Amino acid sequence: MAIIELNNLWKEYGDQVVLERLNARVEEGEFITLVGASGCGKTTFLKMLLGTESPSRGQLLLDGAPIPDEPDESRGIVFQRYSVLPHLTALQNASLCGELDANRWLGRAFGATRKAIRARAVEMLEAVGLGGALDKYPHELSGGMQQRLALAQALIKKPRILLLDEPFGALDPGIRRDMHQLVLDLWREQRLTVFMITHDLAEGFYLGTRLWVLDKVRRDAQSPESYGARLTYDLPVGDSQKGTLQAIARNVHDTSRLLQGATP
Ligand SMILES: Nc1ncnc2c1ncn2[C@@H]1O[C@H](COP(=O)(O)OP(=O)(O)OP(=O)(O)O)[C@@H](O)[C@H]1O
Repeated sequence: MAIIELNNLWKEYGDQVVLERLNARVEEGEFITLVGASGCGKTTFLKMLLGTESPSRGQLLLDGAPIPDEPDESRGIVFQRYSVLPHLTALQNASLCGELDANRWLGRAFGATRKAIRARAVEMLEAVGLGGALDKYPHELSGGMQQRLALAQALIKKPRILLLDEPFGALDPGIRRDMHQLVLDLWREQRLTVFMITHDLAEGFYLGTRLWVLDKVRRDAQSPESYGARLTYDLPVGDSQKGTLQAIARNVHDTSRLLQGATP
C-alpha cells in the first residue's frame, strides 16, 4: 500500500483556489522534491501532510486513512528559517519534545525518563554532526548548524515522513552541499519518506528520487485566483534531459509572472 495517496485533492481559501485535482501515490522510502512558482501552494501542501491544514475537497491519505488533523510522531518538519528556541542549548532544544511529552505542565522529565530522553537527543545530535556543540545556544551556531539542529529535532521521535520546506534556502552553497549529503545519509539510514520543497530545480533533480512540479495549467490574468496549481510533472530521478529542465523552468517562470500580476 502507498504510504501517501492524493485522490483528486483540492485546497481553497475562500474564493482562492490554491491547489486543484492533485492525484499521486507515494511509496514508503521515496524522496519527493517539490518545485513551483512562489505562491503556487507548495507550503500549503506540506501543511496538509503535516496536518495543520486540511483538504477542501478530495482525499489525502496516510496508510490508506485520512491524515490526522494534528501533527503527530509519524511526521517531522523543518522550515527554511530556524525553528529552534533561542534560550535553550542544542541539547535542551533536542530534548524538549520528549520532556514535554513526559510532563505537559513542567516541560521537564525526571530520573530514568530524563536520562533516556537526553541519550536519544545526544544520539540524534551526533547523527547530524552536532556532537561537539551540545551546550551551545542557537546564537552561537552557524546557519547550517542551526538547520542541523532543526533536523535533529524533527527526527528525534523517529518519524516515517520528513517534511522539508526549503531547509537550505538561506545557506551558502558550500554549506548547502554538506547539508545535501547529510539529508541523503539520514534518508537512507532512517528509511524515511521525504517531501522537500526547493526553489532550486537543479537541487530538486539531484536530491530526489522523484520530482514534482506544481504549476497552474489554467491561467486567467484577470483572475489568477480562480485556478489552482496542479501536478504538471511527476518525474523519476535521472530524467534530467535539458529540454525537460528548460520546459519546467519556462512554465514556472510564466506562472510566477502571473502570480505577481504581470501579463504572461
Ligand atoms: N492560511 C491561509 N489563509 C489564506 N490564504 C493562504 C493561507 N495560507 C496560504 N495562503 C495562500 O495560498 C497561496 C499559496 O501559499 P503557499 O505558501 O502554499 O505558497 P508557496 O508555493 O509555498 O510559496 P513560496 O514558494 O513563496 O513559499 C498564497 O496565495 C497564500 O497567500
